[in-house]
Amino acid sequence: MTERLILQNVMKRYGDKTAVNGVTLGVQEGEIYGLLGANGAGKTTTMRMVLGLIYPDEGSITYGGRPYGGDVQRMVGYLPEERGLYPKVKVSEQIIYLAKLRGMDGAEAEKNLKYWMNKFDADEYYDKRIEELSKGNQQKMGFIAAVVHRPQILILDEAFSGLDPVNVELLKLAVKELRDEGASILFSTHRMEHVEELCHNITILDRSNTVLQGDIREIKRGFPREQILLKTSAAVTGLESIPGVTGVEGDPEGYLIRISDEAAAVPVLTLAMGQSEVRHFEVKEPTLNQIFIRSVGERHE
Ligand SMILES: Nc1ncnc2c1ncn2[C@@H]1O[C@H](COP(=O)(O)OP(=O)(O)OP(=O)(O)O)[C@@H](O)[C@H]1O
Repeated sequence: MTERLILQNVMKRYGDKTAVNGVTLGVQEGEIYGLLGANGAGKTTTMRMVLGLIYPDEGSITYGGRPYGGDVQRMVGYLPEERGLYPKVKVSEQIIYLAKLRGMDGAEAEKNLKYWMNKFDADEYYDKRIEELSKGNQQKMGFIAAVVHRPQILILDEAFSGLDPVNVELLKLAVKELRDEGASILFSTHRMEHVEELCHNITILDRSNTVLQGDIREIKRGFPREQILLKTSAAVTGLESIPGVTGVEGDPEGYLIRISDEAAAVPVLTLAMGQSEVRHFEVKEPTLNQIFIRSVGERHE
C-alpha cells in the first residue's frame, strides 16, 4: 500500500507557543487514520496545515509525493468549518458550484450529489436553502460538499458531532465506502468508539507532542489487561480475596473484576469453576478510551 498523505516532522508555532511539535504520520490509500488528542493538543492546527490554510514552520507535508499547490488542492476534501455553507443559497446550487471549483464537470457533480443525497435520505433538501435545514442536516450537506468531487484525501474533524444515532450510522457507512474506494481519510474525533470501529492506525497528540502512535491492536498489547468479565450460572463468593483482585462489580449475569496483575486470572477462573458453571470468561483488553485516559491523563497529573 502506498502512503498518499505524509507529514514529516511538522511543526507550527504561534509566537512562543508551539501548537504542533514535530508530527510525523502517513495515511495510506484506502485508510481511515485516527488523529486523537486532548483539547488544545494540536489536532485542528495539524489539519489546517494539511488543508493548506496555514503553513508549517518546519517539516513537510506531501500529497501523493507532491507538495501543496496546484492540482493537489483538488485532491483534498474537507468538512467546511461551522457555517461553511452559505445560508441563503440552495443546497444543490452551492454543492455543485463547489464541485466545479474543484475541477469536476457539472453533470458529474449533479450525479454525485444526487447519489449522496439519496444515501443520506435527504432528497427533499435538494432545492432548499441551507438556512431552512436543521443543524444536523446542514452538517450532512457539509459532508456531501466535502466528498462530492470524490477527493483522494479527506479531512474529517468531528464529522459526526451533533448527529442523531441513525445519521451517525449513515455517515459511518459513507466514510467506509469512501475508504473502500481508496480514499485516504484523516479522521479526528473525541469519540473513541468511532475510532475503534473505523481506524487501524492512530496518533494521539498531547500538548503539541505525539504521545502514542501506531496500530491500535499493537498499542493495546502494550498496555496491561486490567479487567475480567465473568458470567456464571450461580453466584461466586470470595473473588475479592484473591491476590491481585482490586474490585468486583456485578452479578452472575456478568461480573466485572478489576485486577492489578494478570496472574490473578487463573485463580479467578478456578474459584468460579469450583462454585458454578462458567458461561463466559474473558480477560479484557483495555479500550481505546482507557488507553487515552492513561496516556494523556497521566501526563497531566
Ligand atoms: N491562531 C492561533 N493563535 C495562537 N494560538 C493558537 C492558534 N491556533 C491554535 N493555537 C493554540 O495551539 C494549540 C493547539 O490548538 P488546536 O486548536 O490545534 O487544538 P485541538 O487539538 O484541535 O483542540 P480541540 O480538541 O480543543 O479542538 C492550543 O494551545 C491553541 O491555543
